[in-house]
Amino acid sequence: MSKTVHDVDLCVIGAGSAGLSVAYGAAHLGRSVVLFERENMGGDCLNTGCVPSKALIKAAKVAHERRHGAEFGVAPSEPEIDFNAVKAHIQGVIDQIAPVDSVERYEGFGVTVLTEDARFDDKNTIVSDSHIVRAKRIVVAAGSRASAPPIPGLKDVPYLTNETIFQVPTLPKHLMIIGSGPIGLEMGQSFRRLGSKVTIIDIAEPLGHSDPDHAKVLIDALKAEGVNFRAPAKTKLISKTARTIKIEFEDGETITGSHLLVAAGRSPNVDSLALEKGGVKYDRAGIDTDEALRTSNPRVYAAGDIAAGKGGLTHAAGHHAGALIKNLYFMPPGLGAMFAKATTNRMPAVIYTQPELGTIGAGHEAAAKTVHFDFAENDRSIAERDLVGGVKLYLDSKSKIIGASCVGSQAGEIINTISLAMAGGLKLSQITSMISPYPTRTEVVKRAASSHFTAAIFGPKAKALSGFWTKFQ
Ligand SMILES: Cc1cc2nc3c(=O)[nH]c(=O)nc-3n(C[C@H](O)[C@H](O)[C@H](O)COP(=O)(O)OP(=O)(O)OC[C@H]3O[C@@H](n4cnc5c(N)ncnc54)[C@H](O)[C@@H]3O)c2cc1C
Ligand SMILES: NC(=O)c1ccc[n+]([C@@H]2O[C@H](COP(=O)([O-])OP(=O)(O)OC[C@H]3O[C@@H](n4cnc5c(N)ncnc54)[C@H](O)[C@@H]3O)[C@@H](O)[C@H]2O)c1
Repeated sequence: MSKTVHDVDLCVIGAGSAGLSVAYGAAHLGRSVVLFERENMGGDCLNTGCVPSKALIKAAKVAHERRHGAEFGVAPSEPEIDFNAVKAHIQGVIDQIAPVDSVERYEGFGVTVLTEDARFDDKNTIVSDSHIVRAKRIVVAAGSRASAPPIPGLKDVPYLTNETIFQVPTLPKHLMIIGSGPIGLEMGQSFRRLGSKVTIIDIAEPLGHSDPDHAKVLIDALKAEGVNFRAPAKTKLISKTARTIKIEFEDGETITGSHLLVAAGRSPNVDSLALEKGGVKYDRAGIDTDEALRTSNPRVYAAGDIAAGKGGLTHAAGHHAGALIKNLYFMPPGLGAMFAKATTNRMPAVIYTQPELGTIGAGHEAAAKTVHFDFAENDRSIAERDLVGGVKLYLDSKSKIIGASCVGSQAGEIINTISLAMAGGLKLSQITSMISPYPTRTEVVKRAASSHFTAAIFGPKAKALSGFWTKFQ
């Protein structure tokens, strides 16, 4: 069969968060763009990641709230879970967003969308079963998939990943989860709230890289809801019995469950791209890139999860796309790494459990000073009987915010405010001049910033000064 040949400005491989945004930007600048997608438009985020997981979290929250009305005078009741209806809700949410990422919409922008598996043929040519694309520039945005840790027996048992968990036929009786990262924690709490027994297993301390106080708040909250943790624990063998999956630990203990979800990190989709033919260097962590996402082939860039050490989040993929558009179309050659960097020291991340854990920038270990404020002293939190957690702002030696952590309800929204402050390079004093509507949970940011000045404002010098001036009034 003869192949259709395309000569274009830009070829993008992968229509996930990164690839779609790059294709959108280039097409809107009038460039000729071919976009390859071999599975689902929207990639991981829309189909098997952020969107279905957040829809599941909402269903689980509704169930949880039914059980916990008593303190508000609302009679609690045990909810009846129609798991098929929960899945229909999740699919309905995906379906509602899908047109935004669809082939039709992108073709409407002038993008040529080819729904085939793409690979390099040479340094500036991408091929698929029925197309040959010669492109001036190529962006590889082929994403990642759940990695399978090298646990003896794992490959011989049926296990779920983020690609299959949202279609599991019945509500798991006992869901065992390997990995206590964002996926393990979000899924663990959700399935527990929907009625599954849940055990989360991790080789390391859960949230070991987070602020220890905030990590404890989140893990304790999940434990209080009945989520079991086996962590840190070394798994010796996983095997299948007639109806269950059995996990044996190095310490001799054993657990059995009806289902196993593997959420132990991601592997970049580098295997089928023939990257060697494209002169693109990569390893198990993904494609090597410089700060402007340029690979070892100067015509080729990588974005999103496949860019080693730079991806992992939808908004990181979006940030990459923005930097790439700037670099490819608005920069003199070679200056991108200086003026269109895709790396940043203020990337936020949120785990959407309840309480949420939001972080941005540097962690607690890098702080010269930390200021904090707890929800226990926030009137809105008191009114809603939702007191756990608080915010910490990490400061450098000049009292500049270098990072933050917030744990509690709406931590993700609160981190947005800190993200804006960091993007604008705001000083702590400028944050204190923000007028925060009362009563809101975000007030904790202003209160934490204000606490930095408490000693100065109400200290002996301030008292003496105010005493002096009042003599003249
Ligand atoms: C359960 C879960 C929940 C998540 N929740 C959040 C969240 O709440 N917030 C957040 O920021 N991030 C979240 N993430 C992470 C987020 O989904 C990813 O970081 C993001 O989707 C990565 O986008 P991407 O474009 O790099 O890759 P992908 O979305 O994986 O897109 C890559 C696309 O390339 C296609 N492709 C691959 N190889 C080829 C080829 N050879 N030819 C043609 N097409 C190809 C794939 O089919 C895929 O559609 C979550 C992830 C998971 C798994
Ligand atoms: N809310 C969000 O933003 C969100 C939600 C879900 C996923 N994501 C993203 O998706 C990606 C994947 O998330 P994830 O939770 O799978 O990965 P992760 O890498 O964050 O966590 C994986 C966990 O698995 C553990 N692990 C690794 N090997 C193990 C083994 N052999 N036995 C037991 N435990 C083992 C690790 O110690 C780690 O705690 C991340 O990039 C994450 O940022 C983001």
